[in-house]
Amino acid sequence: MEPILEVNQLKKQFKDFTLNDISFSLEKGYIMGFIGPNGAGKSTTIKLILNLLKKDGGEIKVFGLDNIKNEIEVKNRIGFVFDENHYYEELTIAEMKRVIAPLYKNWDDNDFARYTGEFNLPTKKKIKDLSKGMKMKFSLAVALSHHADLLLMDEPTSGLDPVARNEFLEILSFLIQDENKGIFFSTHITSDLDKIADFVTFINDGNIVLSTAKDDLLDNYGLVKGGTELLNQNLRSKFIGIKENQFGFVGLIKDKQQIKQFLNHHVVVEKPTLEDIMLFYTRGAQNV
Ligand SMILES: Nc1ncnc2c1ncn2[C@@H]1O[C@H](COP(=O)(O)OP(=O)(O)OP(=O)(O)O)[C@@H](O)[C@H]1O
Repeated sequence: MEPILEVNQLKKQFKDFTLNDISFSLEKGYIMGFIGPNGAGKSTTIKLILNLLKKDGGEIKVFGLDNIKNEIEVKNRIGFVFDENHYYEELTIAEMKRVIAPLYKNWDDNDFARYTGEFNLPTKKKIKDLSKGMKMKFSLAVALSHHADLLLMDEPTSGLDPVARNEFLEILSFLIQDENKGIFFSTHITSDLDKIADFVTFINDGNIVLSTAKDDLLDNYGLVKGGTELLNQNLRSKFIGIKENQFGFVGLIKDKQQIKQFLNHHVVVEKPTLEDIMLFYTRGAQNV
């Protein structure tokens, strides 16, 4: 399948932070969640894809096109949704639409009317009077009305209550039924990914820790529980992270079959959640 987004050896250096030659790719028809703790480099990566920041190295291709050499075409086909509001607060939805529409080659007024209807958006209300959930849906309606092939979203669910978040995620799952589109969104809420992501890319401190199919991740990794007397140096070295207390240990391992081979009857191996995986990786060898 053709990648809709390819990031290769991307580098950005700030005074106190380096985005360290990161690489990942997303194919058409899938949703990729971009997850990592605060300050990991998620927004920086998204800004680089949109050419809002100047990269220091590497390559970004969107729809097979270089994101800088083909910036206009690429941006016409990307719909972006940010957690902050980038609209004029004093305008109504309908007025703001009239400002935005001419900026896009493929703008479709009928689609905009359809999406604002489906999302129950009050088109006569000023942007400043919309709830956060409504603002997100408005951003999404704009992205969809110019027939974006790639939706790029920076923490779209962060300020939403559970009901609005669920509704937003359901809209995304519905949209991805169009197999020519791709969705890439950052979040630090792992339950968003549990619900809808096909792929997970995990960034920590400017480095990609993993980028893989969510189901492979959950099937292969294991949360191992056992007595601390088992924890010799050899066993410790196999874990991504270990948490110990007076009752025993819990450790995250990348390949659960490996541990089953030689400790099968002495430990319990459970399926980790994405949150477990993120926590163990973030805290590394320290107690989690
Ligand atoms: N323009 C800038 N100049 C200097 N440092 C910056 C700039 N933008 C971001 N940074 C730094 O880069 C690091 C990564 O920031 P970034 O916003 O990409 O993280 P994030 O993963 O999106 O975090 P969050 O989940 O908190 O939004 C942080 O240490 C931040 O302070």
